[in-house]
Amino acid sequence: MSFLSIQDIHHTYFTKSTAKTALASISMDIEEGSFISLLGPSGCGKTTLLSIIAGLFNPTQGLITLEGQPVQDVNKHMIGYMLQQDYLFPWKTIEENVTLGLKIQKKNDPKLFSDALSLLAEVGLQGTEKQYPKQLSGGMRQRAALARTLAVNPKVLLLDEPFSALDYQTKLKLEDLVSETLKSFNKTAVLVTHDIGEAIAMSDRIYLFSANPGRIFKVFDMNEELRNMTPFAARNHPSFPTLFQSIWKELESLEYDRQ
Ligand SMILES: Nc1ncnc2c1ncn2[C@@H]1O[C@H](COP(=O)(O)OP(=O)(O)OP(=O)(O)O)[C@@H](O)[C@H]1O
Repeated sequence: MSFLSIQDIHHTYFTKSTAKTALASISMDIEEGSFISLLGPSGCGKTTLLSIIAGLFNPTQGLITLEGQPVQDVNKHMIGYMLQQDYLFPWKTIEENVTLGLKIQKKNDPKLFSDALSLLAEVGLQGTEKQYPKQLSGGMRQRAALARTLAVNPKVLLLDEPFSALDYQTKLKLEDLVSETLKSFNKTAVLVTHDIGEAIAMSDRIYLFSANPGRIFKVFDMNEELRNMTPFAARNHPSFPTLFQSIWKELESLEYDRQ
């Protein structure tokens, strides 16, 4: 069984009078340390799948396991979630925000606290420990959110459009930082994005979803050269535009089908 195994997931949202099938027949085998992206038209179930992987609710059918254990039974801190908004607490300092997960888990080992603070340095935020989130730029806050997510040492990171609210330059820099940080800690990541370029630049594999219900429509594996590059360098690799075009075409055909 793979590290993170998604086995035949179906999910229907029920209300009193409606039933909306958001996901059908989703299976994936995700290796430890790999970076995968979910791409697809709006409403194809990307966020639903991330929520199910996070164990936030159970799918109508199917099973997701992390190292052989159903995700609902896995310690919640094994799976970290990073969202478009940073959700830092405005009344807490950056240091307090970053170490919050450790406090919640009642982990009082000073080594864990100093590791969490060195993560802040690793994401380039040394010196901001005593500052409050509103004193930082959007990109800096997302870096603090990354440090906070990593501080509890999760095995899997779920990233739901974490760069989409940032300006282009900040986004490119943060893509490199996230990619390098996750690689250095051998973390496994699942990214939801609408940005084809970002998916190509950051991922080992891209799952393109179709909608109504959400299904895996195509799988793209990045070549080894691209996989071993930083996202910024990957965007300048000769194979990048070709890949971009082919994914764009597939995505266009899906969007067209919906009209
Ligand atoms: N709580 C809910 N109750 C009912 N239907 C829902 C609920 N959440 C999502 N849906 C529906 O399930 C489908 C998948 O939604 P989801 O948010 O997972 O898609 P998505 O691919 O993440 O979309 P987007 O790219 O727009 O963020 C959509 O048709 C949506 O309307």
